[in-house]
Amino acid sequence: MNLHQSARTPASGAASDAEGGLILRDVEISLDGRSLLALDRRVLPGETLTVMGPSGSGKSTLFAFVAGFLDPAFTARGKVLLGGRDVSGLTPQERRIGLLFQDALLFPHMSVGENLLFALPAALKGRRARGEAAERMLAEVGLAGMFLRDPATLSGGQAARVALARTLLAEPQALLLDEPFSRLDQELRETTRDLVFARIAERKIPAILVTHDPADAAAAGGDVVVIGAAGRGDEHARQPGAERAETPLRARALR
Ligand SMILES: Nc1ncnc2c1ncn2[C@@H]1O[C@H](COP(=O)(O)OP(=O)(O)OP(=O)(O)O)[C@@H](O)[C@H]1O
Repeated sequence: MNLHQSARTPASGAASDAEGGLILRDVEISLDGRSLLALDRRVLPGETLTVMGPSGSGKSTLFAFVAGFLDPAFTARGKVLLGGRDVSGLTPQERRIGLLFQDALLFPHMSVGENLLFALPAALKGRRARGEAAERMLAEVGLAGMFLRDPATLSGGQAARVALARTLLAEPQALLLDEPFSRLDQELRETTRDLVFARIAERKIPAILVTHDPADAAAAGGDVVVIGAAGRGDEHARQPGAERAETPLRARALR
């Protein structure tokens, strides 16, 4: 785990945009004329960037910006690039970014399998092919044979796995993980997060994790940025001219 106090520390790798991943380029989000957060990072395919910060520092706001549903109360500048493409002007649906939350948010009136079928891309045709894809994904998250289960009968860890399966079935271009393990007890937490990060690496999905738990950040294995901290990072980002001063470094990292 590499802990960077500055949210402006460039991401790893001197790759070109075309090499993909998730790029937050020169992002700055303000509220009531004050800078809330500034971030300039690349997350490579299969990597997870961890974002930490106190309550109110803007973690949910950052996710809303990346996913494309930022509240108009905020002003934002900067770009979101996915797989080499600028998606800043696209709707949340067009961006195809998956989200995982604390709560699994499964539809209670559907079976586990129906919850998964609902998420499958419409392009996959045929009842049988869709059913098989859902079954395969259930096996991949360690829940083989649970297609017909009522979500109400699942343990917290099982529900979290179904939520992961549902998110992966939609073939997301990136994943945003908002404290997805925080409701799980210690043992389940460890196995569930290992499973999540293994699938992310295997499928080469760039991901951002928001967590308060340093153990989650360590398990994610990627860089860590701290936003809204009283230390150098946020203060540095707010200084006039700080962005210009960082441009050559950033240019090296992102181009
Ligand atoms: N729709 C909104 N309109 C105005 N201000 C908002 C809105 N949503 C959030 N805020 C404010 O923006 C700031 C950042 O909020 P945000 O929810 O992103 O923080 P957070 O880091 O996710 O907090 P937590 O860890 O408590 O979830 C806070 O000061 C919050 O009060």
